[in-house]
Amino acid sequence: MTARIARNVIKSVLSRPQMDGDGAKVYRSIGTPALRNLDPFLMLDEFDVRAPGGFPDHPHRGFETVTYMLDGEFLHEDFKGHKGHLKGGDLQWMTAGRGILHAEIPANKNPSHGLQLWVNLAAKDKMIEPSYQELPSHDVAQVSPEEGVDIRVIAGESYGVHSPVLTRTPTMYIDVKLKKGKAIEQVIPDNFTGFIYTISGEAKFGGSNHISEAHHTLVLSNNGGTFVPVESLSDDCHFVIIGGKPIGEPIVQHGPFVMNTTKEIYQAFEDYQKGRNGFEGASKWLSSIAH
Ligand SMILES: Nc1ccc(F)c(C(=O)c2c[nH]c3ncc(Cl)cc23)c1F
Ligand SMILES: [Fe+3]
Repeated sequence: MTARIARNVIKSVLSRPQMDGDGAKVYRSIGTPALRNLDPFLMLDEFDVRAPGGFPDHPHRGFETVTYMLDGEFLHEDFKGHKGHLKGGDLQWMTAGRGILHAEIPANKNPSHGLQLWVNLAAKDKMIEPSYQELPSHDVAQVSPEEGVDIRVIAGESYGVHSPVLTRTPTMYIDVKLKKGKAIEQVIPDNFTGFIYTISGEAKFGGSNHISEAHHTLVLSNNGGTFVPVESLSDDCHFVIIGGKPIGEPIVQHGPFVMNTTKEIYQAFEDYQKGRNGFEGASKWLSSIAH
C-alpha cells in the first residue's frame, strides 16, 4: 500500500493579460520568464479573443498543441485541408510533429475563451506525421464524484474515469468546477511535473492549503507526493490540474518550432521556407479563415 502524500504548492505566479497573435489577449502561464522549465510543458495560454483578432497562418514543429474551449467558438484550418469548428467544452489535441501550418480564428464576434497548452514531444516523436484527436464536448469524459463536484477528464484519469486521448508524452489534464465547500483529491502519477491553473473563484490548494484566485499558476511539489487536495471557497471555483512526465532532453525553441538542437531549428526554418520535410505546399498556402 503506497503512502498517501499530498503535493504542496511550491510556487504561485499571477498571469497578467498581454497581447499575442493578431489582437488576441492571453494570460500567459507557462512560457513566461517566471515559468520556463516545467518539462514537458512549453506554454499555457488562457486566451480571450474576438474576431477579427486571432492567430492567423503560422507553423508548428516538434510538439503538440492542446486547445480546450471554455466558451465561444473557434475555427481552425490547416495547409492540408483539415478544418475544425470548436465550441465550448470541445477539445482539439493536435500533434504537429514534423510540421503543421494552420490558422486559429474566432468563428464570430463573441469572445472566444479557452486554454492552449503546448506539450513537448521526445526527439523520437518530433518528426512524426501530424495528427489530430478532436473531441466534441459530449465525448469528453466526465465524472461527478458528488453533488457540486464536476470534473472533465481531458487526458489521463480522475476518480476511475479515463480520457480516450492518446498522450505520446504521458499527460494528465482535468477541468474541475467545485461549489463552495466541496473538495477533491486528484492523483498525479509519481515524478510527473504537476501544476494547477486557476480560471475563476477561490480555493485552498495542496497539502499546505495555499489560497489562490483566478489567473494563477500553482506549481506543485514533486517530492513523492501522490495526490493534490483542493477545497473550494466559492461557488464559481474553476481550475485545471495538469501533470506530465518530464522528457529530460535539451530544448531549443524558436517561436513555434521546438527541437533539440540549434541545427534542427535552422532546418525547421529552411524546411518551412522551402516547403520540405513536412512543410510541402506551405509557401503557397493561405488560410481561408484568416484571409
Ligand atoms: N506569437 C505566436 C507565435 C506562435 C504561435 F503558435 C502563436 C499562437 O498561435 C498562439 C499563442 N498562444 C495561443 N493561444 C491560443 C491559440 Cl488558438 C493560439 C496561440 C503565437 F501567438
Ligand atoms: Fe497554432
